[in-house]
Amino acid sequence: MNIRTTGRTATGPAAGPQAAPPALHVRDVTVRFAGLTALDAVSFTVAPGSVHALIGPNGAGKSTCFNVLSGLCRPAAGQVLLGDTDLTGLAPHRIAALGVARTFQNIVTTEGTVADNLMLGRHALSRAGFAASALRLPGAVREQRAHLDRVREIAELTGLGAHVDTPVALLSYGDRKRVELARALCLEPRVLLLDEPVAGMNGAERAATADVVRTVREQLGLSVVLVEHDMGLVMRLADEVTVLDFGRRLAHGTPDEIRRHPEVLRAYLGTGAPDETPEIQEATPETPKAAETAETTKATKATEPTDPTETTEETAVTEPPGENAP
Ligand SMILES: Nc1ncnc2c1ncn2[C@@H]1O[C@H](COP(=O)(O)OP(=O)(O)OP(=O)(O)O)[C@@H](O)[C@H]1O
Repeated sequence: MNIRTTGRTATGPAAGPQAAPPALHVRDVTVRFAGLTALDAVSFTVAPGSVHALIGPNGAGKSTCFNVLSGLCRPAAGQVLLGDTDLTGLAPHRIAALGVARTFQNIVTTEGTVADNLMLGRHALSRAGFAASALRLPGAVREQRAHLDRVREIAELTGLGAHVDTPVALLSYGDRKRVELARALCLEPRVLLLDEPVAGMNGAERAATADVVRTVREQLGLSVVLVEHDMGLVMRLADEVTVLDFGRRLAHGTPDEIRRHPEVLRAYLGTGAPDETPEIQEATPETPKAAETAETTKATKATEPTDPTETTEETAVTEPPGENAP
């Protein structure tokens, strides 16, 4: 599927290729809630066009970090930079306008059709004012049509092409979660923050969403920051992984480095001294990756009671379905 990439603009749908996204720098970010330090001088850099996963046991600080990146939480110290642009402490709408869009863990979409929902994501890019739109002036009508065209492209890209005119309430759980992702893409972000994009999905929905993430990264050239408890999916999708534990950066590296990292294994498995660290077997096509299994086991242990055999991208269910899940 080849979709034209579109330059983001504050004034309407734009033509032309999108430049490579700037790097996203998180520098020494600290967040405190009363006596609790939820993030303690955390630093990492999301390389342009990469998928960067943020993982860690429950309470490690992942959501807090996302809230800082998207402007929902102001850090006590530290900086967030998109290229040279300082995003620290800006309001969420300003951060979105500068090219950082996010999805949320829980589905918030229930009203209207898929197209209606995706058009919500286009409003920030609209040039026509309310009066021009209400009076259906020619410029406003043209702009509306261009936005709808782009909405259809993004729906195709995210596997929702056949459902553009379908009420969201009639979609499957997986499709509804993908509407959230598509709506975030409608902002034409340069960095997409995905908060547990496959939580509550079945195996087929997880695999489909993983494909969508790969596709949008490749075709739109954006960077993706991913918080996800499904370690199989993280290890398959991510170029780099940052591990948080008790608000601190515990480790950083490629998926291969992380799945062998003794500190990470200790944090996830709760083993003690270094010599207790479990041996990690090389994965073969026939056997699940040992570290993935181990890590998913810990994610499962740290989240909800689930079947410990459900540990792969195709089968893992480490989070219960959200309220809107079927
Ligand atoms: N608004 C808040 N007020 C007080 N404490 C908070 C608040 N938000 C988060 N915390 C605390 O900060 C710490 C980090 O929480 P956070 O939600 O960021 O972790 P997480 O890694 O996202 O966990 P999970 O995987 O369960 O979503 C936790 O101890 C949590 O209880």
